[in-house]
Amino acid sequence: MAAAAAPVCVLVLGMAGSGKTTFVQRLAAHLHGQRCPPYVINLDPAVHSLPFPANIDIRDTVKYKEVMKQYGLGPNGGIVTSLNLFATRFDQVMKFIEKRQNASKYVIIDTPGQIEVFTWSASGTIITEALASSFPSVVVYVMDTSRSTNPITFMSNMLYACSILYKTKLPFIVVMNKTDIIDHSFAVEWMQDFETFQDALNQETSYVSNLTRSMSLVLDEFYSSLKVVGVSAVLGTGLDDFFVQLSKAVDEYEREYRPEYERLRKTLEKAQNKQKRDQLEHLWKDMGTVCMQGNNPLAGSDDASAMGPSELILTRGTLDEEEEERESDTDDIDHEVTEESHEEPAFRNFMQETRMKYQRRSNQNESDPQK
Ligand SMILES: Nc1nc2c(ncn2[C@@H]2O[C@H](COP(=O)(O)OP(=O)(O)OP(=O)(O)O)[C@@H](O)[C@H]2O)c(=O)[nH]1
Repeated sequence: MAAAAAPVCVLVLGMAGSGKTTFVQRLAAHLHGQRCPPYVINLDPAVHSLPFPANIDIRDTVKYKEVMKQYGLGPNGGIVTSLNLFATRFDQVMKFIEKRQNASKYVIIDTPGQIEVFTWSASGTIITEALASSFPSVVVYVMDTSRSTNPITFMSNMLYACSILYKTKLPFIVVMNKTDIIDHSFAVEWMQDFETFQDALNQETSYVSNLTRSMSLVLDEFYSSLKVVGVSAVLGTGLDDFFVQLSKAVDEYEREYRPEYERLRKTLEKAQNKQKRDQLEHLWKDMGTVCMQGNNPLAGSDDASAMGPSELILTRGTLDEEEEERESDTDDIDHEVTEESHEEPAFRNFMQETRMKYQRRSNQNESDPQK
């Protein structure tokens, strides 16, 4: 059977009120309509009600209001701490996603309204890196187009997008949402044509416009490789274009990001193995004198001649995941059969030993009838 392709993780970020949740809802509905149900995860502990069914909801694990009370925190501190607590269990979320990879082609993740809670927190980094090191992952930055018609506001929004790109180091799509209110073509023009943006800026007289002018030069390179899509999450327009951009972003992940993550994973594995080997070497040195004196408990066995104790322990300690799963996965084992199969030889041995004991005793009695 061919291995299932890993699901694509879509991390939806954006300023509060930009329409992230509505976009996730629309995306999920679209995929359900295509008979390709996504796996949806809500990471916003403070959301009042979700307009879509979530497969994993942070609110089921962490009670945000309780966290606030218990730790004496305000709303933002409560969200950060809830997300931190959830991040400590994220390995379990990863296992759920892995189990669902045959059933879902996409994993969609909605993040807290306060964008900095995710993008500038340790838990956000842990979650993003955990996902990106195992699955093709793409960051989707949702922005409110209708509130970006001012060139300075637009520039601030783009600077934020740029900072997230550099922070997450993942393929990036800007979703210009709410195009039912205003078409996003003005923003695309500003990004493609420096002069047009300068003209718009000339209308501004504040000192900030000078800074913005310089900044726009810096952002030119960021714009040149940026994937931008105009969407109305409320109407559901622009989604086909979004999926075209998503597929390009996944290609980009495979081409540029996966090799980097593989390299990082290998470096980490190598460092961990070295640390393990060093510890075992240390242990081996401690045990060395005992074994030199001929007290090696493994002496004489075939296995012992093939490898020393450190290798034996190493082999045990570096079981690959599949083997480990096989060893630890006891759900499928028929316990009755297993216990019987253990009991049967044990009982046979016991009978044999008893018989031999009687035999020895009767032999002794025969040879020495006085006893
Ligand atoms: N006109 C219009 N309104 C939208 C669109 N998308 C979202 N909205 C509205 O924008 C408001 C905010 O939408 P949400 O989806 O809650 O935004 P959010 O980014 O998840 O907000 P937080 O929960 O604060 O993070 C709601 O009133 C939505 O109905 C859109 O495409 N067009």
